Amino acid sequence: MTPAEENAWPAPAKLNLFLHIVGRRDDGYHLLQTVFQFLDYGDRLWFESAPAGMVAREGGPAGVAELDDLSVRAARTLLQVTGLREGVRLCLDKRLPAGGGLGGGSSDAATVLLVLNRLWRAGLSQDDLAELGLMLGADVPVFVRGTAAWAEGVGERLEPLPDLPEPWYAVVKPPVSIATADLFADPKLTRDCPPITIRDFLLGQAGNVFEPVVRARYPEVAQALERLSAHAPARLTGTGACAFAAFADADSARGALRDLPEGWHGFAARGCNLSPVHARLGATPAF
Ligand SMILES: C[C@@](CO)(OP(=O)(O)O)[C@H](O)COP(=O)(O)OP(=O)(O)OC[C@H]1O[C@@H](n2ccc(N)nc2=O)[C@H](O)[C@@H]1O
Ligand SMILES: Nc1ncnc2c1ncn2[C@@H]1O[C@H](COP(=O)(O)OP(=O)(O)O)[C@@H](O)[C@H]1O
Repeated sequence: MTPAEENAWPAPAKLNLFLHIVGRRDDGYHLLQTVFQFLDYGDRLWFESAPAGMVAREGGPAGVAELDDLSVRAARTLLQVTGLREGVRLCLDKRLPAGGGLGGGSSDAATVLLVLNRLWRAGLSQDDLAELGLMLGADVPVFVRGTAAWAEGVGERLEPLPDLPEPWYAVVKPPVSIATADLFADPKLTRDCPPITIRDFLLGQAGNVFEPVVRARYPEVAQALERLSAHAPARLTGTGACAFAAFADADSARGALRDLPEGWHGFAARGCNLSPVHARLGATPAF
């Protein structure tokens, strides 16, 4: 496949603007309160027709086998539930660091569900796609819905927040890999935050419960938070490893990324309440 710029489909990053744990399900999964906002930066996907039943992938995250790739699993799931005689060759330009708390894998899966539903005229509703997405990962439904949102449960109970401020963000990932499951299992994690309201969040009364645990375990992430804090209040997204801070304009966000140590990854991007993939779907009437 020779990917052309104009045919690229975005799979945007997300930030968790805050993240609390308010309880636990019977199966051990933690009940969260969080706010998701998208970034106008992320992975990119191209789709090409393939023989019926075939799902192939080019590119993709290093070390993730084709059959484990959430983009491939999303396409296979759609074929299974619809019974359609279709096939697809996916090309994935992986720009988001895997395991960074930016939801790249979940976003890839959501973009595949949304775009193939359109390309294959599968006719599934957004509710259907969000339900399928939840089976692939807790963060997939918000990417399927496409609006910044207040989330509860494990991230599947969503209330749109279409009017959040849309600042520029500086995002920094030090070269560490964080195992989400280990962090959720940490005995020092605060698991009993009193539930808050959207109003409390808007008044700034919320943080990320993983931050103290991650700071203690990963000194480089503590360093990333301190670097950004020299410019603006900094926070962790998801379970890390990325730290972010908000700025009034692109130049200020880029300024906070100067002179990052060797091996660190950083980018500046605009916060957006409408996912770029939905913006593109809305602007693309027919295939
Ligand atoms: C924390 C969040 C916040 O947006 O994002 P990331 O840091 O991954 O981006 C998500 O809730 C991540 O949800 P999800 O995508 O399901 O996480 P996974 O990596 O699959 O979870 C790995 C393991 O963490 C534990 N886990 C995960 C989510 C949850 N609500 N409770 C849990 O206890 C479970 O043991 C699970 O098996
Ligand atoms: N297309 C994909 N992109 C990234 N990670 C993927 C993908 N498919 C499967 N994964 C797996 O999902 C894990 C979580 O990745 P990702 O969603 O990018 O990060 P996070 O959950 O920290 O936001 C990775 O460690 C990787 O093993």
